[in-house]
Amino acid sequence: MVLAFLLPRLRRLQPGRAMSTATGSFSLQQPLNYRDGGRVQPADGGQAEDVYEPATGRVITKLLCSGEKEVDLAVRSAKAAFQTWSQTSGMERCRVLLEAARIIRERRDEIATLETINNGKSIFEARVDIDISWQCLEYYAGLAGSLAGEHIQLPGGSFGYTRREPLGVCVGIGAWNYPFQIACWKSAPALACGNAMVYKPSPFTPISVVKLAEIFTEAGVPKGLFNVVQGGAATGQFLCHHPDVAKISFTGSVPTGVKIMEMAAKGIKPVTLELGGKSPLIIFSDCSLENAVNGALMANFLTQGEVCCNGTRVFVERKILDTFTKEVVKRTQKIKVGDPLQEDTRMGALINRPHLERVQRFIQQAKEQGAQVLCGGDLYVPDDPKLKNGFYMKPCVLGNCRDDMMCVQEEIFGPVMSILPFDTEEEVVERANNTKFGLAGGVFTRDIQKAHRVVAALKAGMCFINNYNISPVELPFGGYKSSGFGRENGRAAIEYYSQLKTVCVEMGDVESVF
Ligand SMILES: NC(=O)c1ccc[n+]([C@@H]2O[C@H](COP(=O)([O-])OP(=O)(O)OC[C@H]3O[C@@H](n4cnc5c(N)ncnc54)[C@H](O)[C@@H]3O)[C@@H](O)[C@H]2O)c1
Ligand SMILES: C[N+](C)(C)CCCC=O
Repeated sequence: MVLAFLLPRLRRLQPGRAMSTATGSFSLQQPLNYRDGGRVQPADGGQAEDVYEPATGRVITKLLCSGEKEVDLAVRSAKAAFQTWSQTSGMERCRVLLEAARIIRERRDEIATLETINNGKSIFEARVDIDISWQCLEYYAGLAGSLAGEHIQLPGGSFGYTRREPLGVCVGIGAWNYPFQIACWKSAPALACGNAMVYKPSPFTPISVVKLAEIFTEAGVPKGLFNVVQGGAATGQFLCHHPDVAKISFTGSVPTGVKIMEMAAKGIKPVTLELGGKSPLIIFSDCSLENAVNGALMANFLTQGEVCCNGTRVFVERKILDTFTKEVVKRTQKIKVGDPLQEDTRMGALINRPHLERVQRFIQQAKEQGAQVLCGGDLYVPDDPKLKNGFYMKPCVLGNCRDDMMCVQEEIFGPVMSILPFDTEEEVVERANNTKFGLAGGVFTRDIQKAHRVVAALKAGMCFINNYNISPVELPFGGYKSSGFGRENGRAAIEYYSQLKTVCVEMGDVESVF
């Protein structure tokens, strides 16, 4: 069962506080910036952007973009909070993060509902995202108390030791596909290591991260330690250029990642870049067909296909191409698309109209280049009149694909799977690696030696054997090549939110060379 990995986690859930907001009824007037422990209107900037409910196409609130002054106030506030937080013990940080995790768990349904309303993903998936979020906080709470350096003996009783120290004010900049989860993946390790954070979500999904800020405050995080500024590229640039910012952790597209790195270079600031992908999923003929089909659906259709690590290039050994394709198409056609707040919906609405149109253009171009639409790909208009302006499409499977097609080369970031036949292991590994990206990859086979051999040869940071797109927070996540560098989750993330100080201690006399 593909979702079985979640069950132990779901069983640990406390009963949630349900939020009764129905699709088409939510609106928000509260300020969306968060500074010094409370919601605030930005001190400057103030350019207003519409924020949508993708399920209905309604505007649910206005976003006021923060200017340079507001960004400066947020960084100053974080800098002040850093002075006290960085001096607390790991155990104290552990307790606060555990309390924040507990509150998130308690409000799981409320936060998931907000996420669904603002992002368009199904409530079923949004709840999973929130579970992964509180698990992330629990995980780094557990590590906070055990962050330690090394003791190194030197000749004559002298010795050295290392201290793992926080960096200072870290900036988090997030994408719109996992708004709450991305904020947790960044803030949990940052705060566990003793840093402060100023976070800027995508202007498309500004709402849920402010809940996270409120929860941190309620859990006992010092005022100012986690601030939220809202806005787009301009606000992000003010953050990246701010002289008191010590680190930038970015999740988003490759072109923006390049700009972030350029800005960080000017200030010699370390960066984590979690960027896009076009990952291969390799299905060998000796696989469990049922698992492979489930895996291919998991690899392509979560969050309407708007997932960075999706395995969108599905390489299928020719011997099972027809059987696999038939089954994948049958299952894809059964995916229930519609109102994301309905319990049985499994695919909601894409993030906005321009993005939906972009995905549609990829499908049109694929057809022009010779691909065959085996199912879906067309716009979907639900019967419910309140959903008629929503951004829906039917999940699409493309056959007759070639490696040189745009749909196979570029990140579509929508529910579009491309199926490509292959004949040999050597051939498929070479084709799988023939991409500028390197975020993820997967293999389905019952031959465990082949599985390890193939993932060892894949040039990708996150590889799956006989599953896809599961997210245990204990495992590091991040890319190779143009998909970025640095890691989120797992112990590895500690490296990216701390710096190492070495102390050399002389126990004898100084032997001067002069
Ligand atoms: N690797 C990962 O973990 C991961 C996770 C989620 C999404 N993604 C990638 O994100 C992309 C989709 O997200 P998106 O459309 O929000 O990406 P994007 O690059 O357009 O925007 C990401 C964030 O950067 C901000 N931004 C834009 N221009 C900026 C600038 N010049 N300076 C500073 N900040 C700026 C945006 O406002 C937003 O908050 C996809 O490519 C997807 O693969 C990667
Ligand atoms: C939780 N997932 C499905 C692994 C997605 C991680 C974030 C990428 O967009």
